[in-house]
Amino acid sequence: MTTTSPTTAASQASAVEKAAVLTEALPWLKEFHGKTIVVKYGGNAMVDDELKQAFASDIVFLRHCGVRVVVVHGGGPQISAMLARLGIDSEFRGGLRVTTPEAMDVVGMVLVGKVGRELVGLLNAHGPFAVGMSGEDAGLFTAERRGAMINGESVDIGLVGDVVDVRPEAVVDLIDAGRIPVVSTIAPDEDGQAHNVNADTAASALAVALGAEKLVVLTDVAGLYRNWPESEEIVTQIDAAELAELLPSLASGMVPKMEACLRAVQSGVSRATVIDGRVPHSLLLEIFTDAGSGTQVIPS
Ligand SMILES: Nc1ncnc2c1ncn2[C@@H]1O[C@H](COP(=O)(O)OP(=O)(O)O)[C@@H](O)[C@H]1O
Ligand SMILES: CC(=O)N[C@@H](CCC(=O)OP(=O)(O)O)C(=O)O
Repeated sequence: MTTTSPTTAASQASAVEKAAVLTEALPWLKEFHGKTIVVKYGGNAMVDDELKQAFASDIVFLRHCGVRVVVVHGGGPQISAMLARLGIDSEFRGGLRVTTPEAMDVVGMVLVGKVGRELVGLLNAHGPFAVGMSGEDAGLFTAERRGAMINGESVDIGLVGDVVDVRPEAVVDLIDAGRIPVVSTIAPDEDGQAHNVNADTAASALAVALGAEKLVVLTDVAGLYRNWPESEEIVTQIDAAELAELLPSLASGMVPKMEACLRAVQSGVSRATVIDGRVPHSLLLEIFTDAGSGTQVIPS
């Protein structure tokens, strides 16, 4: 059976536009094919089912383009909601959750048992790619208890850890097998005590250990605002030295996030970018178009 459709100037123009988008992707496909990209998906960017599905399809798209992609997820708002349901108090200091042993149980249940599983399910709707793991699996992360910096002083915030050692072999094995590792950021210390690790911090440590080309952080703002919350001005690019200077003046969630980007580029990752996860397919736009978005951190 033969089918026909009228060729109009409008349909031709639209075809040219589509082809331009595809050809624009070519240099980026060449650049990132075979390279590792760590994508941190913040709990605040998991706004609704449609956005989460768009995120999952972007990750699978990257994988089919030959990118060695790893997902590290957060879940701060989801943890807060569960703690509230259970009547457990929770507060943040210096952008980090004060984590009692009771809260730690909930953090583990929500990150590993709920948010991680949901992402694995969304990715696996596209094929048998995603494998969930936490910092406790195959010795991936070792944590050391850390405090929060408040007015220049370190304050104890309970079972909160910094990643001091990464054994990325299990993640590498999965990527080599064509899988997509989905990492929840619970990490044991040397005695096996589980710690709550901020997901930006963990993503950065993993990106460094994997020798990743790029760290992309999806959050719920358009990037780093220069004078938060007074101005609408986004910092589009900043180098490590400038960022180190700016860091002490930053507030709340941006502190661990920008600290993580800084550590990544200071330790060999070429670029760390904070983008708006509320924009559908912002990840694809960031990686495969010239436009770029959000805030890009580069080495000094
Ligand atoms: N300078 C800044 N620029 C942008 N956002 C900022 C800034 N300072 C603080 N923030 C806050 O940081 C939040 C992002 O961090 P966080 O809530 O931890 O997100 P995520 O769940 O994505 O990790 C923003 O929603 C905003 O409220
Ligand atoms: C120590 C600490 O603050 N841990 C975070 C871990 C989750 C996280 O980082 O989630 P987002 O990326 O969504 O912020 C927390 O308990 O909320």
